[in-house]
Amino acid sequence: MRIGLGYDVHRLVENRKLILGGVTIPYEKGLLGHSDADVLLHAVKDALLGAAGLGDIGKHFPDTDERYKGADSLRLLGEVGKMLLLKGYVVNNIDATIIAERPKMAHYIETMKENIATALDISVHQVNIKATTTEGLGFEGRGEGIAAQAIASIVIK
Ligand SMILES: Nc1ccn([C@@H]2O[C@H](COP(=O)(O)O)[C@@H](O)[C@H]2O)c(=O)n1
Ligand SMILES: C[C@@]1(CO)OP(=O)(O)OP(=O)(O)OC[C@H]1O
Repeated sequence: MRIGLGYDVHRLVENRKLILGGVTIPYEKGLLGHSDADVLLHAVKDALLGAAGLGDIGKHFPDTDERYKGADSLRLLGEVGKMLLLKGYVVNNIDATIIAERPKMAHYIETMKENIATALDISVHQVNIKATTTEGLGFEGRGEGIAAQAIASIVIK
């Protein structure tokens, strides 16, 4: 079994959609990025790429490449899943944490899990997503941005 870690942060700004785990969440601000800025999926992809020894998302989907402007992070997650399969790996499990003061994520967690499982062609039982605040502390606590952490384990097919 191999294990990988992922971590990402995006800034919250006005006039952007808030997309997390492929779910568009009603909120007064959204995350800024070259892609759709889905910070949760970025952390998940980095965890998977890390576990497989395949580098990180910036290596495979550079933010200088126009092809990834506004890119759908769920589609890119599917591509990462295919990269792992090509190397002979299958996903064992994924666990992730969204770090955000607001909005409340609880209502959207199940759909996020389903989206990730579908993109990777795995069972929803292999995916766990959590959310936490930082009790008002730091950039997440001030609502300046959202962070996500992920860990993934993979096994040889
Ligand atoms: N953006 C968030 C943050 C937290 N939750 C849920 O609330 C629980 C308590 O959060 P604390 O930071 O006070 O520990 C947490 O376990 C989550 O279930 C949430 O839905 N959205
Ligand atoms: C997937 C990419 C593609 O531009 O998304 P960004 O929105 O630029 O997000 P970031 O986490 O800064 O870097 C990863 C990029 O490769």
